[in-house]
Amino acid sequence: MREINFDGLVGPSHNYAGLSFGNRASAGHAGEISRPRAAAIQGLGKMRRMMELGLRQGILLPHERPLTGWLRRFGFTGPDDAVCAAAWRNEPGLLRAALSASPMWTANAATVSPAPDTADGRCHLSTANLSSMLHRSLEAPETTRQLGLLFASTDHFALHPALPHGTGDEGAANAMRLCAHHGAPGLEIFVWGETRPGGFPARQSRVASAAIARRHGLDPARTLLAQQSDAAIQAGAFHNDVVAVANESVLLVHEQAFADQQQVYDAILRHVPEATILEVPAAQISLEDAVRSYLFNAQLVTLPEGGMVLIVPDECRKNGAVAAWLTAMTGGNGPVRRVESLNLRESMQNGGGPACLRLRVVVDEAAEAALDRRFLLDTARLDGLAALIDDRWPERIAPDDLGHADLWADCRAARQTLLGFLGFTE
Ligand SMILES: N=C(N)NCCC[C@H](NC(=O)CCC(=O)O)C(=O)O
Repeated sequence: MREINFDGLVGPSHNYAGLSFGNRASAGHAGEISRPRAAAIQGLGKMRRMMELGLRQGILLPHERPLTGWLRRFGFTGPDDAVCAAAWRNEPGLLRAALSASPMWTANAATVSPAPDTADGRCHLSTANLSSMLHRSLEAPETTRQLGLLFASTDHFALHPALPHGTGDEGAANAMRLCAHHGAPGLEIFVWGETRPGGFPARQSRVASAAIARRHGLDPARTLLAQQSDAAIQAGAFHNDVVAVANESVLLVHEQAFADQQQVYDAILRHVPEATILEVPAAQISLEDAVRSYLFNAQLVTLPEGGMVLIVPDECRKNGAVAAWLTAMTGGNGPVRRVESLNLRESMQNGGGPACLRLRVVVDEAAEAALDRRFLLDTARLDGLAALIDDRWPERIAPDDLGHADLWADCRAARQTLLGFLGFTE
C-alpha cells in the first residue's frame, strides 16, 4: 500500500482577512496584500517536488468563491453581484468569509482511516464540519461533493458526512497513524482539545474524535483519544499538526504537544514496538519557535527507495534554534536523514504549512485504480495548471478589493477555466 497526497490547489481569492482567531499567522498578517498567483504556484512547487521524489500526487479543487448561495441565506437577494455588494455594505465579515480560499488546507477536509484499520476493510473518510470558524464552516458540502467523486467506489471507500455543527471537527490535522508500514494495521491517535475561558479556542472536540473512530469501525484496542495540551493551544497550535507529525513508525513531536505525553508514547510503543519517537525538548525549541517556524507542520514521507524525508517550510531555516535542531537530527543515527525546505510563504502567512496543504490517503493498487483520475497529477497536467494559474489567477488582492465586482468576476472565471482544463463539467 502507498500514500497519495491530495493537495488543495490555492484558489484565486487567496487573501489575508484575519479570520482565524487563535491562528497567530492569520492574525499577524491580517490586512496585508496577498498574492494568489504566487501562492498557487508555490503550492504547485511542492507538488512537483513530491512527484520528483517518486511520490503519487493528487489535488482537491478550490471551491466556488464568492459563495453567493451561502450569502443569500442571510437575506441578501437579487443577482449574484447585488448579493455580494449588499453583503459588503451591511456585513463585510460575511463577504470576507464567502471569499476565503481556506479549502486549500486539505488536511482539514476530512479524517481518513485506511483499509487495514477498519472493520469492513475499506478506507473510511469523514468530511470535517470545521464548525469552529465561520469562514471554514462553509466548506463541508463542497468538500463532500469532491470526495464523493474522487472516492466514488464503495468497494474500496466509505465516505461519511460531516458531523453536526457544534461538535468541532477539523479533520486529519488532528489525527495521526502509527504503524510498522503503510499496509499494516495501525494505531490511530485522535487529538482533541478543551477551550479555556478567555483563551484561544480548541477546534477539535473529544465528542467528534470519538464519533469518527466509531463511524470508521476502528478497533478500540488500536484507537487512542489524546488531549492536546493547553500550552500548545495558547501558543497558537490550533491544530495538532502544528506540534506533531507521524509517518509509519516515526513520530516527530514537541515535548508539550499533549496533556499527557507519556500516555501517547506508551500506547505507540505497545502497538508499534519498533517505533521511533523523536521528541523535541522545549529547552531546545520553544512552543513559540515551533509555531513560528512550523517545524512540525512538515510532511514526513517514505521514499519509494526506502528512507524518509522531512519536507519543511523555508521558515525553519531562518529560525536559529530550529535550523540547529534539524542539522543535529540529520547528522544523527535516526530514521530521518534528509530534510528539504520549500517556499510556501503565501500559505504560511495564513497559518498553513506543508502538512496543512495536503490530505494523505493510503491505498492499495486496486483502490488507487478506482480513484477519479481527474484529481490525479502527472507532469503534463502540472505544467498545464501552472500556465493556467499564471494566466488567470489575480496577481494581488488588497483588503478593499474584496468589495469589488471585478474581483468576484475574476475569481469565478478563473475557477471555471480550471474546471474545464481538468475535465470537470460541474
Ligand atoms: N494546521 C492545518 N492543518 N491547517 C491550517 C489551516 C489554516 C487556516 N487559516 C485560515 O483560515 C486563515 C484565513 C484568513 O485569515 O483569511 C485556519 O486557521 O484554519
